[in-house]
Amino acid sequence: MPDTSKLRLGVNIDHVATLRNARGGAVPDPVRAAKLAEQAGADGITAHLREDRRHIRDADIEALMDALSVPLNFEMAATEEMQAIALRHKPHAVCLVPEKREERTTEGGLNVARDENHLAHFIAPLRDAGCRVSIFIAADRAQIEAAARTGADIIELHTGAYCDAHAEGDLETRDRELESLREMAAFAHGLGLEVHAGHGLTFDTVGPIAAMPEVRELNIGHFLIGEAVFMGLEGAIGHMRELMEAAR
Ligand SMILES: CC(=O)[C@@H](O)[C@H](O)COP(=O)(O)O
Ligand SMILES: NCC(=O)COP(=O)(O)O
Repeated sequence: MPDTSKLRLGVNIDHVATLRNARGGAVPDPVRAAKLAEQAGADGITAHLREDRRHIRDADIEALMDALSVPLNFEMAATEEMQAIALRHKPHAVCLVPEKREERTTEGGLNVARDENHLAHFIAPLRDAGCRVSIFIAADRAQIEAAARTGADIIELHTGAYCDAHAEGDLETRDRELESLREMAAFAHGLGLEVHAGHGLTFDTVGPIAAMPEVRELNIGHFLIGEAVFMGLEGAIGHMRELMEAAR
């Protein structure tokens, strides 16, 4: 049986940086947001250093590594440039995500089945450096089997399609997506992978994902940063935690 005792919340602070970059200055500061999130009960901080640096920048990663008391989950593309940055900072966790320069946000999961050999070689030095390695992945059996073979410790299931269907009121698709997330969480757990989930989660969509016993961590960003405008970051994180715990 999976250990359901604790569901961790990783707060993604990327979109504090989006807001900062809109004016090109230093505020709002994503590191300040990360420290506040820590105080509000975040178990970890997630930051995605995109290749185009559209939100988080190299200096933010450096500052987060210095400032944080909770683990940093460093999201990055599987490129040599990013690997060198990760090996320099040695964050607690590295999450490998697909990236397209022209996309608005991360579309789908990494194609692990296609790039299995490359990823296995890519992951090995990160694990040797002491990082836990995670792969951001669609709820797809073949992709999860390939992820297990690469030596990754964790998969993070992409919840975007489920959340989009909910937002569009397409309940049939939403329920189908939820069912495959449920099945694939159990399947991945059975292969010995730790299971995380995230992308697009909101107060309305978090419950059924938090209720999955195999899921150990949720990473939530865009909605929490947006909601902070109305209820403060501490309020938004506090309420998200309440919903997660209630669903558990
Ligand atoms: C991988 C992931 O889901 C998050 O990093 C999310 O993508 C936030 O960043 P973007 O909005 O730039 O995609
Ligand atoms: N990996 C998912 C993540 O970090 C947060 O995604 P979102 O809540 O900003 O969509």
